[in-house]
Amino acid sequence: MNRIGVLALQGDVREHVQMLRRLGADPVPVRRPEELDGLEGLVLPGGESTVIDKLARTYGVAPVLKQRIAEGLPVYGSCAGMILLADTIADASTDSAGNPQQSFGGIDMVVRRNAFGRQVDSFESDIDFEGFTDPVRAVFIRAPWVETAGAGVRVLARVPDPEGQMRPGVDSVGRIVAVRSGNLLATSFHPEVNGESRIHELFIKMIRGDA
Ligand SMILES: NC(=O)CC[C@H](N)C(=O)O
Repeated sequence: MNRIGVLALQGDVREHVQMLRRLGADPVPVRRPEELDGLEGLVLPGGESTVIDKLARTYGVAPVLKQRIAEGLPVYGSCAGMILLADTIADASTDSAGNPQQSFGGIDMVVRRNAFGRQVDSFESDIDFEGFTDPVRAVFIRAPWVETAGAGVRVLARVPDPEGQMRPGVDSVGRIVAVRSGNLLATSFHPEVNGESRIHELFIKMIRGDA
């Protein structure tokens, strides 16, 4: 059984725990830096990236996690988790003291928070996902998108641009909503909320070195 942490500072921790358990892994909630010891992988849940960032720094998890990511720990982030894995956050929010939110980083990409705008705040869509035969039913909740991805980042899924404003040659096939970079996997959407198990399965395969 793979021992996989779920960062349990804020967000939809329970849904990820249930999904991992259903797939035969051994999920453990992580709140403190020492709880990162002995993990084979870690999930960063959906939620509010500003809050998770703040709590991770307050609890001292952030620096240790950054180090583990650099050492190659497999990490999967959904939605807020994707934001936390981005090297750069576009439109990063600032706290009352004017300090911008931070990410753990690891994936060479720029992620824009709440990118789909007010009209399409939350939506579901059937999307093609690299390597899967059938489309994924993807649930987006105030979701980010990947604005730019570095050369080493594999794009796994896109959705049509909601505004239809596509830059020729750049977004002609839509906005990036799933990526993989080495041992790091990120989706703008939440497979944990609608029983879409293939993303977590892929993550477990990555941990086992089978994908
Ligand atoms: N569903 C989510 O995880 C939303 C992410 C949230 N908009 C953020 O910026 O963190």
